[in-house]
Amino acid sequence: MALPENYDYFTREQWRNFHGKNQLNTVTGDELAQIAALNDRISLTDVQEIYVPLRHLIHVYLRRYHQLVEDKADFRGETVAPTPFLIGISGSVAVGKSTTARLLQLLLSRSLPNQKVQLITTDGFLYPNAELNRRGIMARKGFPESYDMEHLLTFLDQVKSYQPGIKVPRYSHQVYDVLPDSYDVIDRPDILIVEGINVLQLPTNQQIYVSDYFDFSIYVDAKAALVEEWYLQRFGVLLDTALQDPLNYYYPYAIGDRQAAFTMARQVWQDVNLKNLREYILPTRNRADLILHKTEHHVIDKIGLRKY
Ligand SMILES: Nc1ncnc2c1ncn2[C@@H]1O[C@H](COP(=O)(O)OP(=O)(O)OP(=O)(O)O)[C@@H](O)[C@H]1O
Ligand SMILES: CC(C)(CO)[C@@H](O)C(=O)NCCC(=O)O
Repeated sequence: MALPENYDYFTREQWRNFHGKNQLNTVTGDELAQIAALNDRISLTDVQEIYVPLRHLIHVYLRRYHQLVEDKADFRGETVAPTPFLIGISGSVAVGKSTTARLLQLLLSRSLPNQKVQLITTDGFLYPNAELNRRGIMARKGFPESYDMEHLLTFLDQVKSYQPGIKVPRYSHQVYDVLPDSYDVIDRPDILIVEGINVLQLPTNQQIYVSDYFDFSIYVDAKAALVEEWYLQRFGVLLDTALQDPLNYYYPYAIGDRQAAFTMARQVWQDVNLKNLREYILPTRNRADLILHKTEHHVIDKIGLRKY
C-alpha cells in the first residue's frame, strides 16, 4: 500500500534538526543507560536523531492541548478539570510498538519530571482464550472481534474523566492468555500511552471510536517481509525463555524440533498476523498524526507528519 498523501515526509537527516528554540535536545548518559537496559538492541543514534525531536513535537501538542482544555473551561465559566493527554501507538504485531511506547514513556518522564506518564497495551482487552474458544474465534486472536472493545472504550472514558485506580487486565505472551486476577493499575496519569494493533480501528456498533480519545497518535510502519523477520526473531527468544519453564505455552515447541516450531510460527504469521495487518491494521495508518517508517534492523529511515 503506497504511503498516504496527506503527510509531509522527512528523511532522518531533516528530522534530526527539528528541535525548536531552547529545547532539551540531547539525552543524558543516565538516560542512555536506562534505554540500553530497556532493550539493548535499540539504536542510540535513533534515540538522538528520531526520538528526541519526536519528544519535542509531543511537547508542542501537549502545550496546545492544555491551552485548549483551559480555554474550553474558560468558555463555560468553569475551572479547569485535570484531563490526561492520551497517546496512541499502532502498527503490526511485532513491529516494535511496545518498545517504542516504553522508550517514549522513559523520555517523557525524564523531560516532564512533575508529570505522571503511564503505559498500557490493549493486549489485556483481548477476550481470554476460554471465551475465544467459546466463540469459535481462537484462530482470530488479534482480529477486531477478539477484543472486548466496549471494555476498552469504558476504560478510556474513565481515564479521561480522571478516575483513580482503574484496573487493566494483563496479557502474557508466555501463557498466551489474559492472566486471571492480575491487573495493572492506571491511577490519574497526566499522560497515558496506549499501545496496540487496534488503537486506530473503527469498531462497528459504537458511537465513539478508540481513536477519538487520542491527542496524538503514531503508526509504526515497516515492510511486511521485515516484520515477519522480527516476528520470527522474537519467536526464537520466546522459545529460548520457554525452555526453562514447563508451564510456558511455548514449552512443547521449545523442547521439540526447532525447525518444526519455526515452520509453525511462519504459518501463524501468514494465516493470522499478516492477514490481520493487511485487512485491519495497515488500513488505519492514515489516521495517525505521525508515521515512523522502519527499515532493516529497526532503523527509522523516514517520518511522515500528518498535514490534515
Ligand atoms: N528499536 C528497536 N531496535 C531493536 N529491536 C527492536 C526495536 N523495537 C523492537 N525491537 C524488537 O522487535 C521485536 C518486536 O518488538 P515489540 O515486542 O516491541 O513489538 P510489538 O509491536 O509491541 O509486538 P506485539 O504487538 O506482538 O506486542 C522484539 O524482539 C524487540 O526486541
Ligand atoms: C497478542 C497479539 C494479538 C497482539 O500483541 C499477538 O501477539 C498474537 O498473539 N497474535 C496471535 C497469533 C500469534 O500467536 O502470533
